Amino acid sequence: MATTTGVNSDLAKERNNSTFDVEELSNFIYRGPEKVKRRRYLHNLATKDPFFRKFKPWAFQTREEQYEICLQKHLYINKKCKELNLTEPVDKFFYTEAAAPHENSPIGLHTVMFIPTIEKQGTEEQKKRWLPLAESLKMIGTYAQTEMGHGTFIRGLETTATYDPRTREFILNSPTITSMKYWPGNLGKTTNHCLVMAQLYTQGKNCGIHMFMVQIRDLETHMPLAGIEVGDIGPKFGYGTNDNGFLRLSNVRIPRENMLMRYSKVLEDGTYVKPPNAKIAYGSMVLVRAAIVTDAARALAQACVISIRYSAVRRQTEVSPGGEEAQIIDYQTQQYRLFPLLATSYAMYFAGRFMYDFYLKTTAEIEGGNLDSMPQLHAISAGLKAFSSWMCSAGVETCRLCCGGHGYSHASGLPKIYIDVVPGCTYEGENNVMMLQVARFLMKMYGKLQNGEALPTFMQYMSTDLNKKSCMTEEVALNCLVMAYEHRAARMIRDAAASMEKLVQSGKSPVEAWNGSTVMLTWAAIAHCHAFVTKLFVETVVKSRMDSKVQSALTSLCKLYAVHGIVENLGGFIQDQFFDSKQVKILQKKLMQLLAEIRPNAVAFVDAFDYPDEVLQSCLGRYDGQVYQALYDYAKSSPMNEKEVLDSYYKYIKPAQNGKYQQYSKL
Ligand SMILES: CCCCC/C=C\C/C=C\C/C=C\C/C=C\C/C=C\CC/C=C/C(=O)SCCNC(=O)CCNC(=O)[C@H](O)C(C)(C)COP(=O)(O)OP(=O)(O)OC[C@H]1O[C@@H](n2cnc3c(N)ncnc32)[C@H](O)[C@@H]1OP(=O)(O)O
Ligand SMILES: Cc1cc2nc3c(=O)[nH]c(=O)nc-3n(C[C@H](O)[C@H](O)[C@H](O)COP(=O)(O)OP(=O)(O)OC[C@H]3O[C@@H](n4cnc5c(N)ncnc54)[C@H](O)[C@@H]3O)c2cc1C
Repeated sequence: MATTTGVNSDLAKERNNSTFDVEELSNFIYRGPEKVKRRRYLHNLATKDPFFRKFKPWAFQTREEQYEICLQKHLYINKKCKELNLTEPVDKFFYTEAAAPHENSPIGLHTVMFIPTIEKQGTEEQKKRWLPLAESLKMIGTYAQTEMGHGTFIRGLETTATYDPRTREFILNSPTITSMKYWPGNLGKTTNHCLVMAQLYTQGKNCGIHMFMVQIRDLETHMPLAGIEVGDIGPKFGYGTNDNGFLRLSNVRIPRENMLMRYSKVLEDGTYVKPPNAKIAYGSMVLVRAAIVTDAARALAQACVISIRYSAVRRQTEVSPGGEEAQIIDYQTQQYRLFPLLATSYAMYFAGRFMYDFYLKTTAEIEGGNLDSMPQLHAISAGLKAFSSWMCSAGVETCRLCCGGHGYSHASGLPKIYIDVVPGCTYEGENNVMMLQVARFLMKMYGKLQNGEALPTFMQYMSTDLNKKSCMTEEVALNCLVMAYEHRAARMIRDAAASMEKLVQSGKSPVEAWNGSTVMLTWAAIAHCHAFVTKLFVETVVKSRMDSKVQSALTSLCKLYAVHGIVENLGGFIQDQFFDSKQVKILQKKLMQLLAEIRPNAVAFVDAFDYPDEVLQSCLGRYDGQVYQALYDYAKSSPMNEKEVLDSYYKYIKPAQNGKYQQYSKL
């Protein structure tokens, strides 16, 4: 029976029954006790600060209030980060996730893309000129690339920047309605500057897309400058806190020095100097794609915390007539939906950790003048961004469904997480498009393999013998699981390449052959990402040093991730009889065993993510499990309940009850 104070007794029992020390697992997830301590310190600073608690809850705010309240919070966060000297991105990330959870910042693009783009693409002189102004918020900027007519195909952008050597200025124009910038975050009402991606014209030639610093609003009055039309694009699926905007430029002149010229240049006479690699200008997108992996993992982890704690507390249906109602977490179907997602959240966290390290290492090389790893960084970040945002968004929605009716209420906290994570499937490169970029890389690697050239380590699995059968036995060893994923990916890569080859042989051009094979190419890219993430998870649990009980529990979770992925995508694994039917049965049986094995640790696994209640903001995911009292309090706090009888009763219901409908004819 659940008590109404203290920790819910079912939840308390779950915590007593776990096989490992939760603190040890938190230490492993966040890379050591010192880092856990630091994260808690940062969370505490935010959650205990009365400033963040003075506002009404997000779900009860109007769109305008969402923007205004979130703006205040983020300006305060900015001030506090300076006061506290929080300079590391990871520190800012933890402080912010607790201060304004899943509330997309009205100055977010300024921090995440505007400043990093100046830092990475600006000359020393430009950095000296703009960074102090940007740091002090005198300049507030965004990354204005997408247009109404083009988001994916950025070479097709229509905004023009034409160099005038007489005045040494660029003239910016939005020549058509489709060329207006549309979607950039914070553009509508907040920013006074933009980094505008535009087609560069000089000496009568188009030199492709480049970045230009454009002031759009007066620094004193904040009014749009001459030649600028700018505004908010209106309500969206979510992101109400963010003024995604539109922008039209009409003959806007900016000095030559406002083109970002670290790599490409326009000299005073209009001579164009090429960058060492044209795609170096895409670097800010790569940064955010890399960050999205951790962001998506965090969303799914929080959704799992909410849904799994609630499933331990919620009881529904007597299992035998007259008996006790079961905890819903004991239903195998509930476990089958939730535990693989729990495993996925861990897999994605480790992928995010890897991505962060790899991004830092590779960009340091690029900045040192070695561009060799740029294609790998692009392929891995594009693939992991797409794979993680797809898996995590779908996973958050399943977590919501697993909470039944209460999952549909904002009281669950789940809709807020979902609308924050799901645009990650679209922004920074629509996921299908990103997977096709991965496929392009895979086809290049396949070509190298055919030519007997060396492959990067993470692609060496492609040379696997595709006639080999699975080594899977009753033991379901981790190495056999990894081999299965790599086998499937290698075969799908070969099949996609064969499809293109066949089309070429039938007389199609290479472009037609590509377009005729994009579904197979996408399958191959997804299979490659799935193999990459699985192998990373396995290596993390096998090779890392950690407490032995944690290792044993984490190994079960890792196995569940791998086995579930195979059972759910069986077609791809048995198409070439890699597994025989006996092995399929072994895997299905193992899946059920793993669900039972993970069951006693499910709550401990989510507790280890160590998200305070103030971050989860969920009546269902509370640490103490007192969900019913919380739901009741939430309902009572609804503004709809401020009056016992609403004015609308007297205005509309009462007259209707008396058969009076005159007020409608006045309309
Ligand atoms: C890692 C840090 C983690 C830290 C964690 C801690 C703190 C984080 C702090 C904060 C962040 C927190 C969370 C983040 C979460 C949310 C983010 C918030 C807001 C997001 C706001 C959204 C902004 C946007 O959406 S901006 C607009 C984005 N737009 C796009 O992405 C457009 C997509 N389209 C493209 O990228 C390109 O058009 C294309 C599809 C790649 C094609 O390009 P194109 O030039 O036409 O290509 P081609 O001529 O066909 O050539 C292809 C050729 O080029 C190579 N290529 C392409 N891109 C790259 C690249 N980037 N690098 C290297 N090479 C590239 C490609 O491989 C191919 O090569 P080949 O010819 O040799 O085969
Ligand atoms: C919340 C949010 C915030 C954003 N913030 C910013 C921002 O700050 N700055 C900014 O510049 N932009 C921003 N964007 C825009 C975003 O980057 C683009 O919407 C995104 O890149 C997708 O481009 P698109 O809208 O043109 O989609 P489209 O390319 O029109 O996609 C529509 C469909 O066509 C398919 N498709 C398109 N091209 C291909 C292809 N070559 N092969 C196969 N299929 C294809 C896609 O898969 C998709 O299914 C934001 C968007 C959102 C939703």
